[in-house]
Amino acid sequence: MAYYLSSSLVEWWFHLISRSVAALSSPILKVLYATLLSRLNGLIHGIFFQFLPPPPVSNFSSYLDTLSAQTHQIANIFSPFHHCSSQPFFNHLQMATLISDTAPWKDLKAHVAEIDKTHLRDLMTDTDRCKSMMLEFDGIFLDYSRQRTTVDTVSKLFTLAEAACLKEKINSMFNGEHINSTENRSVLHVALRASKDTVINSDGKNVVPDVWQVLDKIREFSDKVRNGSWVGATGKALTNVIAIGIGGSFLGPLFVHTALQTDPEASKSAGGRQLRFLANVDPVDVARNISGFDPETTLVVVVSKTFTTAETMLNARTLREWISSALGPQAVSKHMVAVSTNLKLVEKFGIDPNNAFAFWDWVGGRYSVCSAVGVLPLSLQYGFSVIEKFLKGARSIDQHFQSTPFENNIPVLLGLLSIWNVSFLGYPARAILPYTQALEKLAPHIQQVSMESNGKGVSIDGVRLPFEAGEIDFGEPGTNGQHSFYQLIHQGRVIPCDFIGIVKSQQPVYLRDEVTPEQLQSENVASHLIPHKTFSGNRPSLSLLLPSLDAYRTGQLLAIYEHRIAVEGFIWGINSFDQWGVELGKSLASHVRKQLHASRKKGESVEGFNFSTTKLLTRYLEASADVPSEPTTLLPKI
Ligand SMILES: O=P(O)(O)OC[C@H]1O[C@H](O)[C@H](O)[C@@H](O)[C@@H]1O
Repeated sequence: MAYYLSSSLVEWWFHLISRSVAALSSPILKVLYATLLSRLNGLIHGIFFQFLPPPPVSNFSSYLDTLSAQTHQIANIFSPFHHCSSQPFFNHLQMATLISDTAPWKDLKAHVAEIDKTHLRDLMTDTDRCKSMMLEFDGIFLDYSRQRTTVDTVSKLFTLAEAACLKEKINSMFNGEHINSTENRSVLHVALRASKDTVINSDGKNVVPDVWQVLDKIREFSDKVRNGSWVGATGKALTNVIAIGIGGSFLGPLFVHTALQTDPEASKSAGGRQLRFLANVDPVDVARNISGFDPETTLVVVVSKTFTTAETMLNARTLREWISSALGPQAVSKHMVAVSTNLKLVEKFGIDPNNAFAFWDWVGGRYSVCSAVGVLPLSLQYGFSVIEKFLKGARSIDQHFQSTPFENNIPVLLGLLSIWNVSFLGYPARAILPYTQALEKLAPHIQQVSMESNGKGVSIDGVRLPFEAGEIDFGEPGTNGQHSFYQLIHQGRVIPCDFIGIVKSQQPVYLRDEVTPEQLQSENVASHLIPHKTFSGNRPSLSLLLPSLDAYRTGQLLAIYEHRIAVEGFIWGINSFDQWGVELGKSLASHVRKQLHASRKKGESVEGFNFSTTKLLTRYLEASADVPSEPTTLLPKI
C-alpha cells in the first residue's frame, strides 16, 4: 500500500515538474529551474528508498525502469536540441505548447489565401501534381488529388506533423507508453492483432502471449459450439447467437459482421447460423432480437468492457430471464458467456468465469473490435480461421502505419488531409461513402471511433483549445446516399468526401449498358433554370480503392480509419483515448433513473434539476402513471 501511495506521489511530482518547466518561455530559465527541480527530485527518491518498505518484487524492475527514464528526462532538459522525445514526460513538455502556436500551423493558416485562389478544375489538369497524390499499398489505391491542396500544401502538412512530434507519438503508442494520460493507460489495440512472436510491452510486460491465450480459447470454444460438441441445456446445438453490448462493444462487431455477411467464403462458413446484436435499452430491441429465436438453440454473449454499462446489464438480465424462464436457471451456464475486462463482475452476474473471455484496460472500447469483443461473436458465426484473416488485415496496416515514411503512409496522409480540411479550410464534416452495401455499418462505427476520440475541448495537458478539434462524420453507402443527401454536397455546404470503391464486388452482376440515345442528346435548358443546374465544383474528395472486400480487406479498412483518427488527435495535441464527456452523460443518466424510481416508488417529487428537465420528467411521470413501480418479469415480444 505504502509503495503504491508513494509511487503515485512520485508520478505526481514528475507531472508537476514537466508542466512547470514547460510553462517557462526562456530556455535559460528552463535550465536553471530544471537543475533545482532535479535536486529536489533526488531528495524525493532518497526518501522513497530509505524510509518506505521496498516495492513488491514484480513491480521493482518497472519502478527502476521508470526511475532511469525519469533521470534521462531530467538530463534531456539541458539539451537545447531536444524537440520531440518518445518519453511521456516530454509529451507534457511539448504539449504545453499548443500546436496552433507553432510556426508551421501559422504558415498553413496563411497558405489558405493561396489555395483560395485555386480551383480544383485547374489543379486537376496538373498531371505531375495528381501523380504525386496517388499511392498504393498492398493493392489498396489512394487518390487524394481531388483535395484542395497543392504539392506545397502537402509539404507544409508534413512540417506540421514534425512540429506535432507525430512520429514520436506513433512510436509511443506502439511502445506501450501511457499515452492515454488522463486514465494513465497504454493504448495498444495494435497488440490485439500482432503475430504470436511479436513483443509489445505494457508496463514492462509483453502482452502478446495474453492476447493469444484468449484468441486460442476463442478458437477452441467457437469450434466446439460450431461443431456441436458444446450444446445447450436440452442437448440441442446452439446455432443462434445474440451479442449484447453497446457503443464500442457493439458498433465495431456489427460493422464487421455486415461486411462479411455476403462475402462468399464467410457466408459459406456461416451456413445455418445466425448472429444478432442487442444494444438499445429500448425493449423494442429485445423484442426484435429474440423474435423467431428459441432459447434452446441460442447462445447469449454479454459484451461489456466494464460490465457496469446500464443498457447492457439490463439487456443481459432480460435475456437471462428469457433463458431461465424457458429452460430453468441451471441452463444459464450453457447459454450465456461473457467478454469483459471485469471478470469479477462477470462471475457476480452468474456467468461461469470459465466461460468468460478477457481483454485489458489498454484496449479502448471503441478500439476493441479486434479483442474478444468482436472476435468471439464473429468466430461463432464465421469460424475462427475467417476472423484470423480479419486480424491479419488489420496487422498489415499496423505495420504499414508504423514503418512507412509519411509521404506513402495511408493513415498519416488521410489524417493530415482531415486536419487541413477541418482546421484550415473550415470544413468540419466528412462524408464516408462506400460503394458497397456490405459497408453499410462502416460510417456508424467510424462515427464513434472518430467523434468519441477527437471530440475534445482541451489539449492532452488540460489547456483549453483555441480551435475546434474533431470532425462530424456521417455516411451511407452509395448509391443510396446519392438519392438522399448528395444534393447538399453538390450545391449546398462543402463536405469533403471519402469515396470507397471495391473493384471486385462480393456479389458481381454484370448488366448490358443501358444508356439511351435520348440521354445523350443535348438538352435545351430554359434560362431561368440555368443557375439551378450550375455546379460551382471545387469540393474536395478522395478515393480509396480496395481490390475486394473479404475478411482481410475489412481488417485493413478498419485499421486505416483507426490510425487516421489517432493521427488527427496527435496533431491537434488532444487525448483521443479518453471519453470524459460520455462518463458525465452516464452519471447524469443515473441521477434521472434514480429520480424516476423514487418518484414512482415513493411518490417523491422531482427535485434538483433545472426547470426544463423538471418539467419534462414530471410530464413523463404523469403520462406514464400506469407503469408498475415494481420491475416486471414479462418479456417484450413482437
Ligand atoms: O463496453 P462497455 O464498458 O459496456 O462500454 C460501452 C460504451 O460505453 C460508453 O458509451 C463509452 O463511451 C464507450 O466507449 C463504450 O464503448
